[in-house]
Amino acid sequence: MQSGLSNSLIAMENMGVQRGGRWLVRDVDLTIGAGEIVTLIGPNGSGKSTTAKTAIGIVEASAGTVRRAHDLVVGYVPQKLAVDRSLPLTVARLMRLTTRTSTVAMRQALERVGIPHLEKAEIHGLSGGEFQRALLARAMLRKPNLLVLDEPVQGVDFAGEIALYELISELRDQDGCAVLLISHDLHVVMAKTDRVLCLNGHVCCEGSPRSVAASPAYRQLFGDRAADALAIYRHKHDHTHLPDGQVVAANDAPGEGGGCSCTESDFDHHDLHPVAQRGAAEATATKETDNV
Ligand SMILES: Nc1ncnc2c1ncn2[C@@H]1O[C@H](COP(=O)(O)OP(=O)(O)OP(=O)(O)O)[C@@H](O)[C@H]1O
Repeated sequence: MQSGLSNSLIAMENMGVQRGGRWLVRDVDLTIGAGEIVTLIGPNGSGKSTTAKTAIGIVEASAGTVRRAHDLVVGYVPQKLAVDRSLPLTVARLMRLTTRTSTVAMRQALERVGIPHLEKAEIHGLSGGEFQRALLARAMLRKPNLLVLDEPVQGVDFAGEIALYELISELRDQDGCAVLLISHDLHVVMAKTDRVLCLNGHVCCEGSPRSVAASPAYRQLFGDRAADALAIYRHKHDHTHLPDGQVVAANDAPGEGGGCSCTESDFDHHDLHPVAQRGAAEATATKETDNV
């Protein structure tokens, strides 16, 4: 580990990225400790991806320092994959596009993310949630000690989003890897997020999800009207899905046609927690190519 890193995997100080005479992000301090879950939030174009890519060395900092642990192994799921989903490509092939891996390891990874049955499926037929799971499995093949997930719930519905966050938490708990998560849409924050950094070209505020959501800087950035509640997800499972599709209540025999029953009480609502605005102007400038 490099000096000054202490127990951190990444330590950035006063980090800035300038392109074409414009600062994309500036004065960012960010450390990621082993096993920690850190979430970057902010509106579109606020510099979240740039910050994450600079942290792992895909983008070079123009200012400040970026230190990485010598034993850092990154599993990266970029926001945009340089893979055309309309091309004929199976999940198994996707898993091995850039990583050499045995069939056994590949199958284990698919099993871990809950899609072992999709090994031979074409990626263009996958649902948004299944595709994200395949990408997660692929990232885990590297046995990372830092998982970097740029918008991992894109194209996923609300229930799928919760399931994915649970899966990410499980993977972290099992493997002890740190997670750097990027989100522009903060209607559900992973309950296990240790720290949130709110970016808007610089770090507006930082802390626990609760303290960030309550901070004036966050409120100013996302606006009072953005939302009236941010839900920190705390799911209580009251049922189980069996492989044959049946749903059973916890401690109960198989029942008829039950469904997920997330209710308002599953969420911890806070009246000072605005939500990132959907539909903010999309960033249009060209982005650095993601190495996957
Ligand atoms: N290589 C580049 N050259 C010039 N500008 C860039 C480059 N990469 C990103 N930008 C610009 O930098 C700003 C921050 O982009 P970035 O992708 O980091 O934001 P983001 O917060 O991740 O956005 P989004 O939520 O839309 O993904 C945007 O205005 C973007 O257009």
